[in-house]
Amino acid sequence: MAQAEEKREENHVLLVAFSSQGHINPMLRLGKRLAARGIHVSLATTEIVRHRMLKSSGAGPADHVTGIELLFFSDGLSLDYDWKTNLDVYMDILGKQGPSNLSALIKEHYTSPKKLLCLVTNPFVPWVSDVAAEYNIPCAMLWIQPCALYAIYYRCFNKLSAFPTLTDPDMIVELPGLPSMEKEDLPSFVLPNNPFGSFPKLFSELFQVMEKFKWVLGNSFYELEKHVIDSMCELYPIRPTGPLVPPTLLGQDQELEDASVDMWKSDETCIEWLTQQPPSSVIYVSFGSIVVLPAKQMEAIATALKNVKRPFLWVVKPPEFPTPDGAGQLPSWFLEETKDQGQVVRWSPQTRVLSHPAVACFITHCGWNSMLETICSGIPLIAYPQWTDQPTNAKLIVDVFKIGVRIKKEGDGNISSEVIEKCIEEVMVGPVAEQLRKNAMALKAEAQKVVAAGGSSDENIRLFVEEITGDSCKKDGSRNVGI
Ligand SMILES: O=c1ccn([C@@H]2O[C@H](COP(=O)(O)OP(=O)(O)O)[C@@H](O)[C@H]2O)c(=O)[nH]1
Ligand SMILES: O=C(O[C@@H]1O[C@H](CO)[C@@H](O)[C@H](O)[C@H]1O)c1ccc(O)c(O)c1
Repeated sequence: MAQAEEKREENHVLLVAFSSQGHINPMLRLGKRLAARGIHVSLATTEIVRHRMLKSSGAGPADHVTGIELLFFSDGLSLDYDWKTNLDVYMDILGKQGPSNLSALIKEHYTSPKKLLCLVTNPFVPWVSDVAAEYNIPCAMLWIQPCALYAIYYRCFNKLSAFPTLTDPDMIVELPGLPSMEKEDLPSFVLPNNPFGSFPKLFSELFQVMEKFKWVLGNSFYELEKHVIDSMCELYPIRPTGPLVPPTLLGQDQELEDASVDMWKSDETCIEWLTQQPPSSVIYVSFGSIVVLPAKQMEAIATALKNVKRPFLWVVKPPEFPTPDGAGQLPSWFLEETKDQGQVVRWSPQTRVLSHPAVACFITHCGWNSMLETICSGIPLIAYPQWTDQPTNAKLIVDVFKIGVRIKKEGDGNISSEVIEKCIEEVMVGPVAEQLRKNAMALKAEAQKVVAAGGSSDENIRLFVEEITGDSCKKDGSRNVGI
């Protein structure tokens, strides 16, 4: 047997991730923390990731990320398939083709699949637990959104609490461990008017068979979400092991190497530009890798940035599937009229940007990775959530973590530049800004503590490793540090 194969047999965990950067990177970082405790780790995802990584780096085949082996399987569709327009079809085909393709990959790469300690999956590919069962391997899930979302979906899809319906769309939702939530605060997938049917179906199936997952790990930390984490103890516990962000943001760069993939090439010139700006002066704006804002909303943000006359760095990622209505594009006047005020890039080295001393605040769509990176950088946020977990993440920012403000939409669903300008001023100057910054710095310090030796997340990883390697006498998945 070749040496690489021998290694795969011994103390090996296979992570399986959905193809989005925001899903793969927390998995890889969990992988690094497992590897630091002597586990051999590989990550399997779909072919589109290999393709995007190659495009972004222009380099040869991507088969390893700092010691973690990458393996790829087909989602059953061609690489140029427009998944964004056909999201439901995409999720359906992935759910049908993924299991047999992943199973074949496991057979091909592991001479004795049964010897794998565990498969770790994430919520968009829940069928991985069936592949694990086929080989009689235990399965864990890494929940990659806040624990609050885990609790909301669990209660919603097991019908344990009342949620809005077509006849009562405006009801207030009351759940243990969380503040009262209006429909604007709920994840879009639990609302009766949600247009993406595949996600409620996927989550409904997933949350009714949670026993397929022997462990649920979370990309969060106990001290950040203790009430809602405690509230799940009696139902199906979640063990927070995060924040799974680059070690540089946690003061751990000396002891831990980062593992992450870049699907888009970042424009490093913005770091040079940031260095020329005064401390805590720059407004950073980004809506992540998927959201494409309608032209009207791009116009409102552009107008607000120009009017506040403060330096800005705006990530405007060209839409993967452009539309003729100007969605996701800058208004034609913007670059010329703001050329001495700010920078626009197609993709930024975001974690370096957020931790740069020149950055004062972040206007964000509230993707959970962006939020954790901001928490670990200790700066306040301006929330402009769009879909999925983002509305709830915005609620957490404002009412639970108290590190930001939210841009409120008008009655017609649009935003006005005046409201954005007000939010910017609120987080930049005055007593509210001061309090938000203090709270943000306190959470940053807390985040560093939980991942350090003996911190709550570090301990949860230690317990998990003990349990998958059989070094523990108690294997019921219920132990959770902080509870
Ligand atoms: O210009 C950018 C914008 C985003 N990101 C990274 O992309 C991820 C976005 O994940 P998130 O969950 O915030 O949102 P998504 O893109 O999945 O909606 C985060 O890790 C960001 O640091 C980046 O590197 N450069
Ligand atoms: O990546 C997708 O969604 C993003 O995932 C983050 C972690 O779960 C989340 O916090 C963020 O708000 C989301 O935008 C994603 C969603 C749907 C889909 O079809 C994808 O291909 C990716």
